[in-house]
Amino acid sequence: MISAYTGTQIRAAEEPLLAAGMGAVLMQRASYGLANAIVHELQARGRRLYGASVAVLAGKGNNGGDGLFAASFLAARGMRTTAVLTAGAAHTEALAAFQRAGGRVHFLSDANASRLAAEMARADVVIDAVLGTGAQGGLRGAAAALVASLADVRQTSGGPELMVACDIPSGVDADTGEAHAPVLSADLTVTFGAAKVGLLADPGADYAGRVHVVPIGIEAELPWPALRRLQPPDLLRLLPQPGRRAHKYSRGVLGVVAGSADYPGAAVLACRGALAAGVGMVRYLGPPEVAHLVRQSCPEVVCSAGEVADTHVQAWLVGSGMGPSDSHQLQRAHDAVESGLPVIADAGALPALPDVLGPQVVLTPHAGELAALLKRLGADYERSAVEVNTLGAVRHAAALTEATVLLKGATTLVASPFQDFYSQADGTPWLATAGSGDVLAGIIGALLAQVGPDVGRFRDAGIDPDERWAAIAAMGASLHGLAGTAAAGGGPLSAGRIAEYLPEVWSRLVTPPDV
Ligand SMILES: NC(=O)C1=CN([C@@H]2O[C@H](COP(=O)(O)OP(=O)(O)OC[C@H]3O[C@@H](n4cnc5c(N)ncnc54)[C@H](OP(=O)(O)O)[C@@H]3O)[C@@H](O)[C@H]2O)[C@@H](O)CC1
Ligand SMILES: [K+]
Repeated sequence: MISAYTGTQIRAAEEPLLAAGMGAVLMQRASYGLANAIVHELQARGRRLYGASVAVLAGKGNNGGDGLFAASFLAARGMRTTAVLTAGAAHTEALAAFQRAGGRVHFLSDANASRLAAEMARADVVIDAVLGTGAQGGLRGAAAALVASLADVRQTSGGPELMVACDIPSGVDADTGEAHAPVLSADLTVTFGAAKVGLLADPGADYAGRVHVVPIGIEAELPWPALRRLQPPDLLRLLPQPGRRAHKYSRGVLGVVAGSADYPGAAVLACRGALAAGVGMVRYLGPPEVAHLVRQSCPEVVCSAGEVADTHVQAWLVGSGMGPSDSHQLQRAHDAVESGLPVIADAGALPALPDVLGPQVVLTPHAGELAALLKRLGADYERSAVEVNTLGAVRHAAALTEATVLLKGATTLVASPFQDFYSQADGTPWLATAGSGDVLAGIIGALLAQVGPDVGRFRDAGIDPDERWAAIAAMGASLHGLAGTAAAGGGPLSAGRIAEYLPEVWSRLVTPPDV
C-alpha cells in the first residue's frame, strides 16, 4: 500500500526532528536520495555520468536547497552543474556547497528568462526545485516565464532528456493535486519522507511522472494517510479465495439491474465483468429483450422480470445503460438501494436514488457526471471545475451523499464519506472506450457480493471495516486497470476484452512468481 500525505502533514511530522536540531540531517538525506535517484535513472538509460550536464532551477527555500545540494553530489560524480536562482537568493549552505563543487550560478530576471530557458533545455538533466511543500499558489514572474518557455521547448524540440521534480513539480499543490500553470512535466519525481497527495491525484499526477519516495526518518511521526493506493500485495490479501466447501450461494450472488432497449449491451458487459470477477452467481432483472441478449451472451446468468424484493442476493449493481424513461428499471434501482444491501450505482440510476445514501452505496461517475451530481445537490460545479481539483470534488460528493464515490479517470479516486481515500492508476489510456465503465461496475459489484460481508478480512489488512466499501471500490478499479492494461498490450482495446483478461490477471496476482 502506498500512503500519501498532505504537505501540512509532512511538515508536522518533520517538526519534532527540526526541534531536535536535525533539519540539516533531513536535508542531507533528501538531497542525497535525490542525487542517487538521478544516478540510477541515468545508469538505467545507459548514460555515462561523467561529463553529463545537470541544471537546477532553484527557489529560495528548502526545496531549492535540496536541489542545490543534490547537484553538488552529482558534481562529485563528474557531472557539469549549473543553477538558475529564481528568487535572487538561495539556501545559504546549499548554495555554498554547490559553488564549492564547481557549479555555475545564474540569477534569473525578466530580461534573461528566455535565454536561460534555452540554455537549460540543452542540459541532459533538469532538476525542478523552485517550490515544494512551502508553496502558496504557482510560479510567478520571471520563474513562470522561464518554465513556460522550457516546457514549450521540450514539447517542440525535445529539451532535456531527464526532467526531475524535487519533492513535487513546482506549481502543483501538494495537498490537492491542483496544478497552477505553468508546470514542468517531470519524468521522475523524487519525493521526501512519503508520497504527497498531489502526486497521486489528477491533474498533479499528470505532471509527476514516476514517483520515487526517499525515506528521511520522519516515517514514525506520520499520521493516518490522507490518501492510499492499493498495490498487488494488497490485492493478494484482500481478494476472495473460495473455501473448499464453498457453493455458489456462499460465494456471493450479485443482482444486476441494468440495460435498456437503447443500451442492452451495457447489461451484458456488466454481467461479463461480474462473472470474470469470481461472483458465485449473477441474477439479472430487466426488460425481456435485454434479458434475451444477456442469456445469449452469458448463459451463466439467471434472468427474470421479477422484483428486487423477491430476489435473494448479497449485493446489487444498478444503473448501467439505463435512461430517465426506464421507469420500471429505475424503480428497481431505488428498491435495491432501499434494501440496505451494498450497491454499485452507475450514473443511469442516480436520478432515481435518494440524495443521501450510505457508505455501502458506491457511485461511479466520470467527471461530467460528478459535476451534474454535485449540481443536483446544490454545489456549483462544472466539469472543468471537477477536472482541476478531482480530489476536492470527489470528497465534496462523498460528504453530500454520504456514499462512497469513485471518480473515473486516468487516476481513479475513491472517497469514503468518512476519512479514507484511495487513488488507483493501474490502467492504460486505451481503457477510455465505450462499455469500459459497465465492466468496472460488474467487477465492483462482484467484489461487493463476495467480500462485502467479510468484515474481518478488512480489519486484518488495517482497513476500518466501516470504510471497507471504499477499499472494495479501489480493488475493483485496480483489477479493471490491470486487466485492461494486459488486454490492450499497448494497442487498442474493446471493453469485452477487459473481462476476458481479468481471470488471468487475478490468477497472476494470487500465484507466487516462482510457482
Ligand atoms: N522542513 C525540512 O526540514 C525539510 C524540507 N525539505 C524540503 O523543503 C521543502 C519545503 O521547503 P520550504 O518550507 O522552505 O518551502 P519551499 O517549498 O521551498 O518554498 C520556498 C519559499 O518560496 C516562497 N514562495 C511560496 N510560494 C511561492 C510562489 N508561488 N512563488 C514564489 N515564491 C513562493 C516562500 O517564501 P515567502 O514568499 O513566504 O517569503 C517559501 O518560503 C520541501 O518541499 C522539501 O523539498 C526536505 O529537505 C526535508 C527536510
Ligand atoms: K519542486
